[in-house]
Amino acid sequence: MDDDDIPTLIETDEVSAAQGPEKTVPLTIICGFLGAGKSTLIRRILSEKHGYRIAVIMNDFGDTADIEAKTINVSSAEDPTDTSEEILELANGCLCCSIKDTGVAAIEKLMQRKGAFDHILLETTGLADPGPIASLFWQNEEFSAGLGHYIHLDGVVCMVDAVFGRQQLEEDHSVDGVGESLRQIACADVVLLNKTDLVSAAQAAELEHLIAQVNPAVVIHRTVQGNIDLKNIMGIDAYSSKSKALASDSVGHAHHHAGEPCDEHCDDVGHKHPHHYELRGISSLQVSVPVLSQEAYDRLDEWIRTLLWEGRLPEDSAVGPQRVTVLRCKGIFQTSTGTTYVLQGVRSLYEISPAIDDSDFGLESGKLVFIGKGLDETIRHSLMRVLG
Ligand SMILES: Nc1nc2c(ncn2[C@@H]2O[C@H](COP(=O)(O)OP(=O)(O)OP(=O)(O)O)[C@@H](O)[C@H]2O)c(=O)[nH]1
Repeated sequence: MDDDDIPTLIETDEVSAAQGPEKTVPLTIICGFLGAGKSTLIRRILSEKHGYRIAVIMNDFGDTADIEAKTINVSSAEDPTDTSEEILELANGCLCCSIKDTGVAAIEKLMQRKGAFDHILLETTGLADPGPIASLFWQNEEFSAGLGHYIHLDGVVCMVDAVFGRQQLEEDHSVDGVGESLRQIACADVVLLNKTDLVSAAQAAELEHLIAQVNPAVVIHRTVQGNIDLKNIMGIDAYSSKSKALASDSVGHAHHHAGEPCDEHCDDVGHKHPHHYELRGISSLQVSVPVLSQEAYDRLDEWIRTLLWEGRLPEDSAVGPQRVTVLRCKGIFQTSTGTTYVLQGVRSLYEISPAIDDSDFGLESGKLVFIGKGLDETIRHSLMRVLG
């Protein structure tokens, strides 16, 4: 085409179709025990030079008042007297936003500055259960029709106090006998075992073991003063259909102890052993999955649906009491057609979708993990029957 030729105009829809879907901003939920070091981690992120433009949404600015802010905006352009949302723009390019309302409202506000950041960290209070918060940003109609066009849930990171973590897990039982600290671990994709400068290596290993018993799918990193390479907590894609995130160690007893051997409780070098461990009713169920026929796939889908939606097994009476509560599930398996599927679930929400990248997946690697309440041996046997 000559420079003088009139270019053919194309519809904007065609332009965006040609450019592919708009890239969504990843959102990571940071939860953690009271005093575990969440603010310390966030203060680092907001003040260090790391090259990422991160928007951090936190409960209040109290602890970050000492961070040098380039500008302090009262962010409501329409009503300058409205101070209900504040956004701090920090020297290292990050944004810091306080939550006075719900996380969703704060994020909608932030999205007006789209382009100014490339990752969102949402800090919850020490007493928050991250499950309901995660489900706000994943697989629900309201989210898909609105914010889901702009952001996607990347993962849940839980900070655990290496000194008091065990005590907190064992003592805290604020909601129906199951403490928030247990729910936080059950729902986490990554645990930062912080304050490891204050405990011995053996004590840290013991707590890691306890955490991995509650949640065998979690990846654990030891930290001091929240010092962690950000690639371990951002861009982890824990809710995606990428098989890479599930096929490897990340499902099944994955704990990273910086080159140190596993502790004396763990007698399986390959880290493939099924655990059945229960802490105040919360336990995990982990099974290997063979290549599934179409019938077995359909049975499995029905089994998961009945378990997650109705809290019972398909063979139970439909009117009985709910016997199971699933807080988180993940899995990967293959069907006889050669398709690799990924299961992702938070509470009653779940999806089974074809893996985006199944090149790393081996036939030996099929597995399912459920974390929740009431996952006893009868549930395991029922699942084994379904899998054939
Ligand atoms: N020794 C030691 N102290 C730490 C470490 N990380 C944080 N602290 C201290 O622990 C205390 C609590 O840390 P915060 O970062 O305020 O914890 P938090 O999780 O934000 O606390 P809440 O918001 O109350 O839940 C502070 O005095 C920190 O300086 C660590 O790795 N080692």
